[in-house]
Amino acid sequence: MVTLCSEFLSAGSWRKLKKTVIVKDNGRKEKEVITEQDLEKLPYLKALILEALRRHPPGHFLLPHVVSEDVVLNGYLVPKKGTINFMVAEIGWDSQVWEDPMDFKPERFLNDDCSEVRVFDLTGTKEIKMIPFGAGKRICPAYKLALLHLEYFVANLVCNFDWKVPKGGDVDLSEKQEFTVVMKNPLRVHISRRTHH
Ligand code: HEM
Repeated sequence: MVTLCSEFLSAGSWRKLKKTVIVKDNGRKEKEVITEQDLEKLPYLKALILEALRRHPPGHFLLPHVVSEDVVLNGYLVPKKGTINFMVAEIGWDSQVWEDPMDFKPERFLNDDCSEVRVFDLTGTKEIKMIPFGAGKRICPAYKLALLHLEYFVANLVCNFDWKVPKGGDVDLSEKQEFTVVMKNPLRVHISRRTHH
């Protein structure tokens, strides 16, 4: 399964995608770009972004919310005007909801032959399994824009560059809290331009 899925990200499939070519006035090919239509053909990419938002949400908390009236939740009284912080990361790591929650497995968002992303309610309208963008009326208003940009960003970085971990190096996904959550040990890799023919 993993091999099959990783095929979707292999250099070959990226090359096939690079169809849109920007041609300069003098007729010379300037650069090739990945279009929004191309992203539709990359279910593994979408699954990878969702898994990254589940396992490493940029915000471990939503903006603080305030209770408008007294409410009893699981036997606990939350008084009117009480501040509530939603633990975004913990929600996405719940072992009652996710199998092997601490493992990074984009396949969990794909159907069995990895050809499509399973229908997933990221907005928490029907059920809440992860809330990287919040839920309800204060949900991040830019969540669709953010998802699209994450896909573009990763697609272009992988499509245009070859990424290699240097000998003796390692990719450490430990986190640290800054304005958002960032890598504790920044990524150290050799990148080189992919050659497309
Ligand atoms: C990966 C990228 C992003 C993530 C994970 C994210 C996540 C969030 C979260 C968790 C909230 C709080 C929701 C709540 O308290 O219920 C929020 C609110 C908000 N976000 Fe985002 N966001 C992202 C990108 C963006 C971008 C690109 C913009 C603007 C272009 C944006 C604009 C806003 C605004 C204006 C709010 C406040 C909404 C309100 O309070 O009604 N976000 N975002």
